[in-house]
Amino acid sequence: MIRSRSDLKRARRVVVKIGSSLLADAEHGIRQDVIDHLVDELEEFIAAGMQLVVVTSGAVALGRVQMGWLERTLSVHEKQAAAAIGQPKLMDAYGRAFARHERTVAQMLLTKDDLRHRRRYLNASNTSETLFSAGVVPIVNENDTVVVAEIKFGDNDSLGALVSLVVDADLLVMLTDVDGLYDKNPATHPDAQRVGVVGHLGEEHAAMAGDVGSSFGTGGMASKLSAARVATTGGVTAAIISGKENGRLSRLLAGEDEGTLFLCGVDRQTRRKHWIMEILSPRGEIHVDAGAARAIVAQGSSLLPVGVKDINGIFDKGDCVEIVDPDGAVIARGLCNYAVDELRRIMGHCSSEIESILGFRDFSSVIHRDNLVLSREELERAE
Ligand SMILES: Nc1ncnc2c1ncn2[C@@H]1O[C@H](COP(=O)(O)OP(=O)(O)O)[C@@H](O)[C@H]1O
Ligand SMILES: N[C@@H](CCC(=O)OP(=O)(O)O)C(=O)O
Repeated sequence: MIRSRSDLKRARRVVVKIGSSLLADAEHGIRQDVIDHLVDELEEFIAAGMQLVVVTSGAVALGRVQMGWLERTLSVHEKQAAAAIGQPKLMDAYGRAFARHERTVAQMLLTKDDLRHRRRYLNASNTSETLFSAGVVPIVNENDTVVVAEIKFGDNDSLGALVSLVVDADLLVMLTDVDGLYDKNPATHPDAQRVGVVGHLGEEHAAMAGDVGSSFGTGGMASKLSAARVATTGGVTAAIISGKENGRLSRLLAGEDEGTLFLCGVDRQTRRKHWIMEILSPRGEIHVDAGAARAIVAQGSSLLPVGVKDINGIFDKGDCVEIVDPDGAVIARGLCNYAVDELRRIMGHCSSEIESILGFRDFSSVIHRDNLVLSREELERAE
């Protein structure tokens, strides 16, 4: 785990998010020169054994430039069309830049909804693992053409943060057109001071963030801070550095005073629980009796089939479900070891009967305690 700048030398798996403001301009469209230089720097780390994921913006911007849709605000459908036009140009640019190093790239287009489903999340995770072992660089963007407002990532900063959790990264680096978080927006305040390291990301930092600085950026500093919060509470250290000059990433990874570093303070187990609580959408409810509710809340026990009274929803093995006590309160969430039909057959029975009822017994518990997280209310009550 990265707890200080000097630990950055040990980062082995890194997600690098590259903002539109760096990659596209209204005059040239794609900035192949910028991508080439960035890729040259990234390739040095990959060749030294680092596993890298690139999360890239720029599809909408490139589509707008291509179509001459520059002056006006685009409708959602026009933005989706612009992304469909720009995305192949973006991939082509990365493909060409990495090909100079004989490196293959792969495109991964994701939506937040994909990552809320355990199965799709595992597929994304397995795909990236396979790409890593083949020495291929995953190039990720939001699947803009299929998402609508409710399921759309606010911006690619949060996509970068979620991807860093999916691939179990050590570090998320957001490359932008400013060299870190400043105490005020440097675009409008020339006296603004850079913040070097943030130990605990709080309200005081959110208050520093102003609007977007470039015509193609979308989230400004606020979206980078909220991405840093998602990453750090999920156990991934985050950094904001400038991508405008070469060598900044190397300085950051060498532990030098570069950009702004947001330190994380949680271990892997906490990280898994954060994922269950904050990211996954529950697919159903398991109603439990008073004894099971007490064992879960007071003793941190696993949920056994004998304590299950009722079930709602349609869920599969491995899906996230809510646990509801006899008063109707959601006391916890967890990953269920059995599909809804199987659970219906074993509920109310002892674990020793599972095999005779189902013909197999994968687990003695319905939800193992390692995959079970108490709700915020229960955690607060326990404090
Ligand atoms: N407190 C701040 N510190 C640094 N930059 C800030 C701050 N507040 C607002 N900004 C603006 O945020 C911009 C970066 O966000 P954005 O344009 O969305 O970049 P990207 O396209 O790389 O995601 C900077 O150019 C800067 O003008
Ligand atoms: N998926 C969009 C990302 C838009 C976005 O978040 O842009 P940015 O604020 O520059 O990271 C695109 O490729 O244009």
